[in-house]
Amino acid sequence: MNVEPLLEVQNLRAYIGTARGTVRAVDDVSLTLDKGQALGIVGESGSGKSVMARAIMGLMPPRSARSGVVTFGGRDLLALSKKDKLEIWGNQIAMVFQDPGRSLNPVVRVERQLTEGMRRHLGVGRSEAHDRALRLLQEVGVPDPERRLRNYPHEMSGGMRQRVMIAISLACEPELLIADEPTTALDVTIQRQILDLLRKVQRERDMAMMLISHDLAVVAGRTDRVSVMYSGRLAEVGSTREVFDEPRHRYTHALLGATPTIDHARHAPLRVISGSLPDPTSPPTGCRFAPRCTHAQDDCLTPGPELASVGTDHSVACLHPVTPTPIKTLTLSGR
Ligand SMILES: Nc1ncnc2c1ncn2[C@@H]1O[C@H](COP(=O)(O)OP(=O)(O)OP(=O)(O)O)[C@@H](O)[C@H]1O
Repeated sequence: MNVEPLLEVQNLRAYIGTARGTVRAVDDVSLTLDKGQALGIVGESGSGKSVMARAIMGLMPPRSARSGVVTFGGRDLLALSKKDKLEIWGNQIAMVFQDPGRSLNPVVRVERQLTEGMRRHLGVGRSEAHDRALRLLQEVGVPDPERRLRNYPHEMSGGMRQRVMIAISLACEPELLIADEPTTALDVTIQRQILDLLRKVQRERDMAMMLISHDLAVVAGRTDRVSVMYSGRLAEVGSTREVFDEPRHRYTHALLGATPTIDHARHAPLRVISGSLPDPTSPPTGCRFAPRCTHAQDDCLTPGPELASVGTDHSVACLHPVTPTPIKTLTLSGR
């Protein structure tokens, strides 16, 4: 049976006007996300992950343009009225950002921040909202939830604030949660707890999740599928296990080779791939990774390449992909 995806992105482009020219932050990206599925989006800093997530939500910076088709539950997200957008944001689609300190309102108690959305979108009364808020804090592992409801954000640790942010994002029972580098601002032990929590609630609620990270180890074991992004384009897409076990794109292969396993220093900078992303205002016409690729050939400089299937659920945009031999097994329990 062919089930329609929950989220379908077709030929999405998001260009941003800057003093140094037009930044082609997202340049023809297509992807799908099914109901209840977790999709990882990985790639180096600057590859376009955040702009893509925001473009999907219709949150574009000033002097920017967006094209393509984004449908969510069959509705065209890019053509929604402001009223319909507000109905979907935070309700059917929720986002968790990097820095919970900046996403929470510092002068409003946790209870109000948790209950505002559900009272507005779900129409629940004050006492029902209070009970739901308590249950949500329990679900995300906040101890002594009664007391925490009365707290202001500054009275909690960073990890606790991010748990509260996740509770807020779940309050309206979204069908899709977009988590953009949700743990970067936290220390390593807390990072792991929060990432595991996200995967747990995603599974228990049968909710779709887009987990964005520059770190492959973050999405390993916590997502069903992964899209590897490079310079505004998708380099490789497939089931997380297959992409990690048998990376076919030279970029994914290099990234995996550069990813420290759990036994290595977790904050070692990933500087193993020499070179840097191309200038986003004038990327190469051919494969954008070609200038850094050790296997680039003349045809890599011709326009393209497009994603092509190399397995049941595995596609790669590379004219000279890696011959499949597993290079290493990343700890699939993640960090
Ligand atoms: N508001 C903006 N104005 C101008 N350029 C921007 C803006 N936001 C992003 N960019 C540019 O768009 C490109 C993609 O940025 P984006 O933030 O999506 O990358 P990313 O993969 O999410 O990286 P990071 O993990 O560092 O956020 C980069 O070249 C970035 O400099």
